[in-house]
Amino acid sequence: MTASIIDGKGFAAKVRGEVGRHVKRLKDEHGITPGLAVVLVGEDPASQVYVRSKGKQTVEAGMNSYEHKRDASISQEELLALVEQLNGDPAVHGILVQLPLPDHIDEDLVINAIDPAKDVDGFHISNVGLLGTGQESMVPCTPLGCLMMLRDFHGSLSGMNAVVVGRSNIVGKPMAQLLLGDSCTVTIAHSRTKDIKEVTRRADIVVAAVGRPEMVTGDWIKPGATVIDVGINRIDAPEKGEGKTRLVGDCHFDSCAEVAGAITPVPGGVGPMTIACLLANTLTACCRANGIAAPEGLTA
Ligand SMILES: NC(=O)C1=CN([C@@H]2O[C@H](COP(=O)(O)OP(=O)(O)OC[C@H]3O[C@@H](n4cnc5c(N)ncnc54)[C@H](OP(=O)(O)O)[C@@H]3O)[C@@H](O)[C@H]2O)C=CC1
Ligand SMILES: Nc1nc(=O)c2c([nH]1)NC[C@@H]1CN(c3ccc(C(=O)N[C@@H](CCC(=O)O)C(=O)O)cc3)C=[N+]21
Repeated sequence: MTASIIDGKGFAAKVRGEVGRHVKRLKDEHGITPGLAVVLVGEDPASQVYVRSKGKQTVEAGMNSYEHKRDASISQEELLALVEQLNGDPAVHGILVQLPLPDHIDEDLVINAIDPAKDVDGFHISNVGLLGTGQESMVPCTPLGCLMMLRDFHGSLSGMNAVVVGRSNIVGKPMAQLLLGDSCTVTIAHSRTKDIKEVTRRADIVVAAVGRPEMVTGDWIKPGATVIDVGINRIDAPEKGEGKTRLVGDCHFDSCAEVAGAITPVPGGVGPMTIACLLANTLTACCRANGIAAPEGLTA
């Protein structure tokens, strides 16, 4: 079998187009422009690339983008003060603090200082609790993007066996909640899982969010299953020349694609959907803040 390729890049462009149309309507009918503030602490080059592409796509969708770059030596108090300032700024509807933060800063403290209504990452404990109890919340962008692609490909996910590999707060756990919400039978696997291959081989849907380049190989996959590869790993690519690198996922693409029914590529899969969902969440937050019905289909 050769898998269908799920085109996250193309899907993300459609989502961004839809967000853009709603943003225009907000401006024309209500005189409101959604605003997204991104806080980047330190000089991590990969993070800077994400922040740049987020900023560019935010503006292309017709929203305001506010970038706050701070030195890695910023104190926790200064960072909390910046979050407070953004919480109080009526032009800012969404706040994203890029993770990870430097070691001297308590990440949980900073995330939980964000106004939950502006928490477009969906990482605040209030949003985590709301999602876990099936109430309206801000839904984390990466798992939301994965869910949108799965729903688009399968229609209903009801009754499917889903295995999420990885249990982080930002990807694995919220992904499992969303799949449960769509009535999948969900298993979460992690570094202590025994016979992990036997576990994933029972899955109709495998979501890999591990951070280990090409760990999941074709022999982990049931024939015909759908594979969602969240991993973003930069590895050396001497075949492209000295010092060159390339991006790979947590799944070994070629061997998985031989067995799977469908698979997301890296790049061009989950990554672009994450940014599209960030814009969708900013639009949703802006609508809710202004008592306007948020567009359907752009959230879980
Ligand atoms: N496309 C996108 O938009 C995004 C991509 N990412 C990418 O997704 C990947 C995961 O990110 P994130 O969730 O933040 O990572 P974390 O490092 O926070 O979590 C990784 C998880 O994988 C598990 N794990 C590690 N090694 C193994 C193993 N050998 N077997 C089974 N499970 C293992 C860990 O288990 P344990 O808990 O037991 O340690 C942990 O639960 C990364 O490649 C990251 O770059 C992340 C965010 C967004
Ligand atoms: N508070 C917070 N929220 C996040 O959502 C968050 C974060 N911190 N820290 C870092 C991770 C990582 N992440 C990515 C988003 C998009 C791509 C993406 O668009 N990738 C492109 C390729 C980009 C390239 O070529 O470098 C793709 O996969 O096609 C990747 C990774 C969001 N994260």
